[in-house]
Amino acid sequence: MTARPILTAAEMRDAERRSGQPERDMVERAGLALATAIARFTGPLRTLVVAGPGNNGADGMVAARHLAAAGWDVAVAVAGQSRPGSVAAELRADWPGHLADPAAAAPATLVVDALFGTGFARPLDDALMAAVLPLWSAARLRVAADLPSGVDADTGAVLSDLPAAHLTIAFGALKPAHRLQPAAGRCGRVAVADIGVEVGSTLTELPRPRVHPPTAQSHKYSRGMVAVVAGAMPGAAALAASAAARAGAGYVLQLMAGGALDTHPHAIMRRIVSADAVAEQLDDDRIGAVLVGPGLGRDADARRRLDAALLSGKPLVIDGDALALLTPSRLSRHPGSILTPHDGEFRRLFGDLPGSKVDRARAAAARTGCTLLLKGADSVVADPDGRAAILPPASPWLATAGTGDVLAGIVAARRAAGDTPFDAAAAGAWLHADAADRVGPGLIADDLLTHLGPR
Ligand SMILES: NC(=O)C1=CN([C@@H]2O[C@H](COP(=O)(O)OP(=O)(O)OC[C@H]3O[C@@H](n4cnc5c(N)ncnc54)[C@H](OP(=O)(O)O)[C@@H]3O)[C@@H](O)[C@H]2O)[C@H](O)CC1
Ligand SMILES: [K+]
Repeated sequence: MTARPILTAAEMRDAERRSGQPERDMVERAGLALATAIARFTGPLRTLVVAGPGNNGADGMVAARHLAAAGWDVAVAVAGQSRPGSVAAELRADWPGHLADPAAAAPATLVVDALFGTGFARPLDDALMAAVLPLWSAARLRVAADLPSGVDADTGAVLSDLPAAHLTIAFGALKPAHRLQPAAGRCGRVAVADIGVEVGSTLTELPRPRVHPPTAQSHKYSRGMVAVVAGAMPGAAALAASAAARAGAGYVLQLMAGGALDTHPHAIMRRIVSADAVAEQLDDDRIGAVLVGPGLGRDADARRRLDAALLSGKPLVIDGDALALLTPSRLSRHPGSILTPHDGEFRRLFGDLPGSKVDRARAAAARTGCTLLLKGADSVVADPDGRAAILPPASPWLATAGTGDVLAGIVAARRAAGDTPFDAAAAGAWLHADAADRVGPGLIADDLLTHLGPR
């Protein structure tokens, strides 16, 4: 499946400029797409369009015109002065009815938020906030033109806290805020409307990965062998090992520091080995990926196990405790590895980097030469070559112990099967979220294991 591009505000403006279309034509298309989507989503409702001074407001004015022409009861409120001669100013002048001040506008069942889009630059001032907040709160349905007002298009930060939209119609392409939290949580359902602008980007949405079922020629090693280097906490490593097996690895070897060997599932090969013996166990050409971190611990013994994994020369997936024991300069000696930190682990390793979550993941990938899977409700995958992808909103029920271990196991299975680091991390994140959707509310990490098969 092709991945949908995600464009920053500047990239979108560039794409619009390069399209060579008159601004008015694009605004007309956007407004028509907005009105069409609203009509499909809601049916006729008493509607208030709140239009800002720029092109986002212009889109709203066009949508108001179409809805009114279709017989809807539409009122329009306008905020700010449109630049004389601009498309927005023309459309305001052409509106046959009254243009209310938002502070004086009557609440309606449906509010169309066409205040600000990609040009939103700073928090709403107190007077505008006081005027629109009651309108947003009173509406039963809120539809946002391009972006919900108050969110930063590029970082996904919420600068002005208005009630979330139920539906957002993104014009031309997704923007980072449609996928990055907390803004993504303010968008409701997101649909992308074509406005005749060709778009492309090194940043995309994470697409559904291809899952290759085994063929008649497959055998356990050809499907990929994963070695999990475990330590003090065998439970976490067992979850990761089970996930690797369920995600398609033909052979999973769990190297343990202690604990019970005879536990489920029996399909996983478990060996208790001293730290000194790990290197020898990993000296096996059949091993396609080594996962180190889940349940490793952080003591001297853990460090020696980690050293053996790093020196194995095998494709690496580095998670959990292993990330706590490493530094960026040490990681940069193992380029091509996949790192799977959550925000806290990331910050400990790389500090408070500026920019969006995508910018931070890209910077860490460039610094280390590794692929980053920066986890969270809006997981980001970034490659040292600059490519990046954001996972569509995942189940909030994933915020529970052990789910990270499962994710690391899936990624390791995909890497052992021959995926590139970027593809393995992307596929892992997607399949993990998909499994969570299938489990539903109340999931625990173990539940994911039985929902990892392709559908
Ligand atoms: N660019 C195109 O050709 C098309 C864009 N589309 C739509 O347009 C918006 C982007 O339009 P743009 O005019 O660039 O920006 P906005 O309408 O989002 O907002 C800019 C105006 O809003 C003022 N502003 C920004 N933040 C605030 C604030 N907190 N309080 C008050 N006013 C604010 C800003 O004023 P400045 O003083 O900062 O200049 C501008 O006046 C895009 O999202 C699409 O919806 C069309 O869809 C297609 C063509
Ligand atoms: K908007």
